[in-house]
Amino acid sequence: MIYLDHAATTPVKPEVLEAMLPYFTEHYGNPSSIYKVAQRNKKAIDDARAVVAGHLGAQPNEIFFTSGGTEADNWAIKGMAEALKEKGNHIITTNIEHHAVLHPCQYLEKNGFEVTYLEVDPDGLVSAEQVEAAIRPETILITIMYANNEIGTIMPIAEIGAVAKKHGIVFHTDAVQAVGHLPIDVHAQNIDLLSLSGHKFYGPKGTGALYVRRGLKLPPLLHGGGQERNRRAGTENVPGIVGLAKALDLACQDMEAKNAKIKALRDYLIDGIKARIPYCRLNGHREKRLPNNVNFSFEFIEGESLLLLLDMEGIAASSGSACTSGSLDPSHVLLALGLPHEQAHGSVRFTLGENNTREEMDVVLAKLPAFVERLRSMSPLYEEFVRQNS
Ligand SMILES: Cc1ncc(COP(=O)(O)O)c(C=O)c1O
Ligand code: FES
Repeated sequence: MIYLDHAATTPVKPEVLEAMLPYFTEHYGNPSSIYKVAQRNKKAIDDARAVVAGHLGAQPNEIFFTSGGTEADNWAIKGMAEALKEKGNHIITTNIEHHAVLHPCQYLEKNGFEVTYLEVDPDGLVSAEQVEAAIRPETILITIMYANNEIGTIMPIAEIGAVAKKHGIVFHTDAVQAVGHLPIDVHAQNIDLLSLSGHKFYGPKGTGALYVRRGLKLPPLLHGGGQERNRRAGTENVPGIVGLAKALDLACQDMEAKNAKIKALRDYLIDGIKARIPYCRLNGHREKRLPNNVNFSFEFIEGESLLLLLDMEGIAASSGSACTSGSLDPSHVLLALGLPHEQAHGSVRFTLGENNTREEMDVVLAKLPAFVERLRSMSPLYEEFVRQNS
């Protein structure tokens, strides 16, 4: 199999699994218990907290472990709305956020809040000026993703953070696609809250964390026991937390060199597709882009059909459109770029990982043009287009 869907999830690295295993078996004690064997697990969690904090430029007591990116996003957004509802009811976000941000915002709209969904430009960017222009006296929260999961566009986070700081507004970023892949410094970038997810950087699924700047009063999302200093109830997922920290540590080692390698493969694939396949469009910003993201719209075809053909050859990729996600609309992200419905439907995303090779890119480049050609030959739209242009 050629796995090109690392934005969906990544395999757990062997070293990560190895670090986790003892916490399923020998070290099974509940970290809240007072005997020694359990206290060892409390220490493992605190060590993991320090590791995660270190890689974000945060303090350990600013890190709270969660069940993943979705919980971290929900907690940050609903929690700040609850905490600041006396102060105001307006939230600023973008129209290309992950549903883990959009749906909490829509939920809040049903409960008396107002949300501005900033429109991105054709590359998927919002500017700090756009954010500033949307600020109202009653704005309490800005939540803007660090990097987009479908098209890979990286937002100007430090500039947006500076605007938020200037106006004294809390700034949350969904950094699920960025942590472990891009260098992050929450202080330099004026980030107040940041969501991350373990399974996007070779850690276990169902693990994540929320960074909460010290002094910020964020009420709990989950009520119950006193874990995570009374902020996130529930017996800690000790193996998961240990695995997340180990994975982040590994991901941040030689990040620049690994990114240079992945970027070279990415650009090889992008240039190769452009050279071989007519009527295609690269979605997302050409430079301000995650090192591993390739997203193309191929006119006159359905992304899903292409995915099926690729799958038959053992190539795993994904599309932003909807058949895969069970709804009928194409990707809200691609539509937000201004793509017509047909082009949004004809999109395929390849997201590379540390173990992909140039040979694998060559396999994709060898198969893809014929697949696109085959699907186009069955398309009445393409037939019509060719007739009109010949
Ligand atoms: C940008 C973004 N936010 C949030 C999430 C949700 O993270 P998790 O799968 O850990 O709940 C994802 C993962 O699909 C994502 O890509
Ligand atoms: S037919 Fe596939 S998303 Fe519409």
